Amino acid sequence: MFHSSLKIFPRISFLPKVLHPVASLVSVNDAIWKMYFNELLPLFTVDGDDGNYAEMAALDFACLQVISRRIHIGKYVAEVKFIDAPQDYSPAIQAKDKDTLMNLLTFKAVEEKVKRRVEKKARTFGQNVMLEDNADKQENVAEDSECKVDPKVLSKLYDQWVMPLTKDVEVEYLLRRLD
Ligand SMILES: O=C(O)C(=O)C[C@]1(C(=O)O)C=C[C@@H](O)C=C1
Repeated sequence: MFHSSLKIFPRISFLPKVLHPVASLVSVNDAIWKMYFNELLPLFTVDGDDGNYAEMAALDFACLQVISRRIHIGKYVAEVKFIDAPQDYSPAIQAKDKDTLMNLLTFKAVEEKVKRRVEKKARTFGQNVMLEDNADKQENVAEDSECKVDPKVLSKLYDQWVMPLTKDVEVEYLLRRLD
């Protein structure tokens, strides 16, 4: 229900335009859709029919939305990188050189940290909470088999799809950045 008198969150009437207008043309949603249904779901589902179609459709929709939002944040990341070093990016943009752009915007050490953080978060927040503590077990660290989703699957999701697609978004945005 909408409460017009409730003004906890004031409306933002002015949002600064950070991105170049071509940003609205950049989308990898088709690739995200294919990745989600063809590659990701088979990693943590089993064949069968539990009949929960409405709930599943709603959850798939929510997952697709957050994955898409995370990946398209790449437009902002690319803009920051361009503003920081236009002298590095401009020649490659003018030459439409995708490989050089990809090399310029790739930071392998950051990617390794992202993967490790995702795995740790999944292990921490995705564990099934049990009352009885196992005395031998290190405190607050769940075994992978005790987690709702295997933390390694989530790190793989970032390694193989989320970060590569984020970088595709960055490249596609940068290619049009000087239009
Ligand atoms: O942090 C950055 O510089 C990004 O471009 C984001 C990101 C990611 O998707 O997490 C993508 C590419 C980089 O190689 C590292 C990380």
